[in-house]
Amino acid sequence: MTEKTHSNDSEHNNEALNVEAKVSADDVATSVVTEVATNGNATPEESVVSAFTLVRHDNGIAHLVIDVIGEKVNTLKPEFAEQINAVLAEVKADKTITGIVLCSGKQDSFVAGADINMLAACQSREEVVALSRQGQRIFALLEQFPIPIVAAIDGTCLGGGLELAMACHARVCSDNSKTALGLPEVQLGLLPGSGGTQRLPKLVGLQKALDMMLTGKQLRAKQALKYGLVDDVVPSTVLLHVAEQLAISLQQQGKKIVKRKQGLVDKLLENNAVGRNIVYQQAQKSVLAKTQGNYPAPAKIIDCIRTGIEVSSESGYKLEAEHFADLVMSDESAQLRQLFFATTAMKKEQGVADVMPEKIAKAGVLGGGLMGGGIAFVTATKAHIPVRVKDINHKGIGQALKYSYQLLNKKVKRRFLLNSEMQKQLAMITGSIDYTGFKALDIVVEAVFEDLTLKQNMVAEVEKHGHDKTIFASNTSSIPIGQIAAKAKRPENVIGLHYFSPVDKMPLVEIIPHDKTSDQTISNTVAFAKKQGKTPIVVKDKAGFYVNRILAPYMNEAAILLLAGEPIDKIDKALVKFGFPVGPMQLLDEVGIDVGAKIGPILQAELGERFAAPAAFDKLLADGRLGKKVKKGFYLYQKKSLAKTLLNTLKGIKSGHKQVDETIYDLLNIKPAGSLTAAEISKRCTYMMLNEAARCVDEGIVRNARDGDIGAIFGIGFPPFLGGPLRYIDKIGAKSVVAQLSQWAEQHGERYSPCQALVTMAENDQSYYG
Ligand SMILES: C[C@H](O)CC(=O)SCCNC(=O)CCNC(=O)[C@H](O)C(C)(C)COP(=O)(O)OP(=O)(O)OC[C@H]1O[C@@H](n2cnc3c(N)ncnc32)[C@H](O)[C@@H]1OP(=O)(O)O
Repeated sequence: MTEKTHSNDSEHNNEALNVEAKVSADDVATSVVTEVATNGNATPEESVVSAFTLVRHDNGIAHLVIDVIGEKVNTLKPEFAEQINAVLAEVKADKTITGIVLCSGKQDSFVAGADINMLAACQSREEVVALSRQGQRIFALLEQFPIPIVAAIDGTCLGGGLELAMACHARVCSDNSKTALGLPEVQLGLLPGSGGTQRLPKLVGLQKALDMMLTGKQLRAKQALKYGLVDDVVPSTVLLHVAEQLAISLQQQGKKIVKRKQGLVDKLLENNAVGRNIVYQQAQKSVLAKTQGNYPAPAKIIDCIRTGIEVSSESGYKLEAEHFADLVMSDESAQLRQLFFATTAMKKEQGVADVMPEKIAKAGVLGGGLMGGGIAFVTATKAHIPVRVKDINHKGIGQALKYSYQLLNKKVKRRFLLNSEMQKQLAMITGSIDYTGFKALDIVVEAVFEDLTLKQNMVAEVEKHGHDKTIFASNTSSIPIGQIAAKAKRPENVIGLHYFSPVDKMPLVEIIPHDKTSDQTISNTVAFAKKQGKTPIVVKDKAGFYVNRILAPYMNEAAILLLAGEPIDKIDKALVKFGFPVGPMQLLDEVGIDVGAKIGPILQAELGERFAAPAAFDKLLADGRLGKKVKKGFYLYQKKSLAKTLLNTLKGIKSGHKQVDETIYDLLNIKPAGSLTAAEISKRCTYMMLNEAARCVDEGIVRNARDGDIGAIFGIGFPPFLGGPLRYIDKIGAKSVVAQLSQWAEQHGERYSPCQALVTMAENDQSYYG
């Protein structure tokens, strides 16, 4: 070993000893730290520090500590195969070791899965098959190991990390709030490739395994226990001790573990081929409805599970490696992996480089409506910052409190949250109808009507009642922040903080400094939004900011197609098939046709005629057709009578299926008999969005293409598997986008003209990501 390796070893072993401190002082005193296993074939110069340390104890239970040096979380890498082999060989040779506890040397993290960088670096399908087979082999070795191995899980245990834990003979996890177990591979366009598709159904049953793998959902400790995924849940302080005791008892009882109890329905569905067939078919149907065939991973997950159960484990493992390889090499997964790295990088950014955010200790919200209530909720429950809601009357405050109560109470009912914890979180939200307490607030988010004078008055009030550095953040979606700050005494404290509805669900916020906003205000607001669990993008103070600006031409195009005779549901289906969560017509109904009508003219005045909404849409407003909130829009919202339900059944219309309000066609004077294909419809709408996104990058509305892609995916639901509008332009090629837009411009008019930035890119053969 080289000198360097020695010094690393001792550092490493100290960390291992720190982990031991969790057990008891006596154990630490008697534990013998072994030499770190190294790559057996390496020369002294090449030898690497093993991620695995074996720590022996007097009771015969050794701790196998995984700690990948220099990384924040443990991830699994190919070189670990030899390292684990070496440690296991050492254990086998040592007859004093009668059991193993597998644990992590990292705080709040067991193992975060296979190293995604390693997957991204794979050059060929064969390489990935070999990687997967190697992982399967190593985990099979653990499973067949002659002495019991118990995984002690404290913190995140995901993907390959959970596959590793499942290969152990038992699992105990801590009740730490950071403990989460799941197979999130599907969110990366992948499937569990180290035996997860084969082991999870055995542990939790077929239906729960399908649900976990197809959604990628993560289980908290108690849920994991209920599912049968872990054998015990205990406080972190006694985790290693309990895991040791379990290893001892397994060793004494000959590795027997209490099996998960099956309910009657599960027995009927899962214990016979006919029942299971129903489960597979249901899963396939629901996957197809959700993914529209755009994501290949879910169908392959079902295929692997089915093969493992219905054919043989051997075939299941083989197919898992092959499907895993196909997915790793797929474009969809490449885009989703990029998305993971982009959002991870964004977690570290602070709005302005080198300007450290200051602490926000208390926050305020003006307006207790839907947005205000949502903002108060995420401030109290995610950011854990006390929040004062001010409204003009008690009803408004009551509304905001009700918003939080309803969301938290749902969690209590599902037993995800203790009632006492709900009370604690609700106590963080207080209300008032005046500015009492505002002196102590570090940020006030305004969520009142879109009225410039009202907002300017609010700035003045907050300046009067707050302190010198209280930030005034406006949740406006359409009014320029510079105008809101125009009469401010301290314009440097004024900024835009644009949330999307529903606030508790939508991950994006736009942060909009105007030209006098201070860097400190930007950094503080970015940090505040991140604490609320949001992904912030900093955008320029220009009409529509980024998200609404790229959305508007897309929505207008859908409206133009409707007026040209394309049926409402055909347009929506085309865009859903393309990969959007809802179609543009349904989206207009959800957001409110009046809201869309308000933003349109502002965009048109500042940015030009291409934003002009079709004049015929005024008829919708005149008809009071404001969308879902008034139960009158493009679709029907009335409760159906029994007779109507029966009639629909006879017509083959499923319940819950949205029905177009056909009277709208007469109102707009249209015969719904369009001639375009679904692909043509989606192309027309999305290309308008691509063109505008390219303009936004060019004008610096977003700071870079990455923010433009993240904004579109998290703010609008642009199909994640396409990587965002700018990555999609790269995929199609700027040349091709320009050619198509130019052709439409000739056929249908100026609004389709490709922007200069795209034309230049096409001429120079450039792309956004190089
Ligand atoms: C064969 C297998 O079946 C295939 C797989 O296992 S695929 C991987 C499945 N696992 C996942 O999808 C989990 C991905 N990771 C996460 O969700 C989150 O990182 C986490 C919940 C583990 C931790 O979140 P958080 O504490 O906020 O830390 P976060 O900033 O995200 O990550 C810390 C660092 O670890 C890295 N990281 C986390 N998980 C990683 C992974 N699986 N691969 C590579 N790097 C990873 C991040 O990129 C980041 O690196 P950086 O500091 O150099 O930028």
